[in-house]
Amino acid sequence: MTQSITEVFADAFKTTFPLKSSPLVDCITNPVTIESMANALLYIDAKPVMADLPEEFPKLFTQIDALLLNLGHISPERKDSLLAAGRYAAETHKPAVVDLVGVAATQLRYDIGQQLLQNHPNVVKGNISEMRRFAGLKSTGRGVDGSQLDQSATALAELTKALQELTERFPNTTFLATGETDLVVSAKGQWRLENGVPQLDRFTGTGDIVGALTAALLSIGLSNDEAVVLTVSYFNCCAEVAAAQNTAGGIASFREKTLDQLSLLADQADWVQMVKGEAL
Ligand SMILES: Nc1ncnc2c1ncn2[C@@H]1O[C@H](COP(=O)(O)OP(=O)(O)OP(=O)(O)O)[C@@H](O)[C@H]1O
Ligand SMILES: Cc1ncsc1CCO
Ligand SMILES: [Mg+2]
Repeated sequence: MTQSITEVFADAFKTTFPLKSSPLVDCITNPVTIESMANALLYIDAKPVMADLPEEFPKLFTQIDALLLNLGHISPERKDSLLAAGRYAAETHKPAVVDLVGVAATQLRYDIGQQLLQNHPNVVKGNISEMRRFAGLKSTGRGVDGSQLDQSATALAELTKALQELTERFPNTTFLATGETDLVVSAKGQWRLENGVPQLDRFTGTGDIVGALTAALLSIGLSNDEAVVLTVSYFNCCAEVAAAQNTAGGIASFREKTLDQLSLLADQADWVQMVKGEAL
């Protein structure tokens, strides 16, 4: 008998949302979705700061509660900034999330991702295609998007095994691969999450937001696995409510309704009933 995700993480599901404190998250991220990310943090009652100049880190890191490193738009300056912040987070014991945006597309991003992994961040995430590439498997991802071909049952089983092998070398890191099914793999176990709607693949920044919200949850006492499972489940349930409401609207309306739910769904205690997922 497999255990449902809400049974495995029962305490976290009961107590996390709405947040009781306002964790401050520094996001070093891409200019495409930076505004959506900052607002998404505010909608769940966290606080964003988008600061990426290494000279600021000594003072900044005394204030922040967590760090998000997103590889979405690399420039020479941002590359230095991501690498410096990753090291700084390890030195100052700040929880950190690495989002491997575009890792399936170029060797340069793959190399930066691997360098950031050496700091043993709490969470390394990407879409299914990015995570396949990162785990050394064949990937059909293009640009920053995941590919349907990488979502088959066989491909997911192969990815689970490859990520499990990575946790042997990186036992303090939880790996998240997002898509129609989301895979969570850590040294403690493997889980599959099944919420969400296909429209989530049709506006940009959904994965970026999941990364930032995960960083916020890491800093309020949740374990790596709890933070990942709670964030993906909550975000995807918000999208399910938005899709049900958006009978006549287009994707822009769906986007707005999804973001709106970030500040609303937490007050409905029964959102947890919507959660689908299980231990593997
Ligand atoms: N077809 C789908 N069905 C259900 N949920 C989905 C689907 N596609 C994506 N999601 C959900 O949307 C969120 C983002 O996942 P996705 O894999 O699209 O990230 P991404 O490619 O990194 O996004 P972006 O690059 O736009 O930030 C996750 O919570 C995931 O579960
Ligand atoms: C479209 C796009 N290009 C670089 S980052 C980004 C946003 C999704 O991560
Ligand atoms: Mg992404």
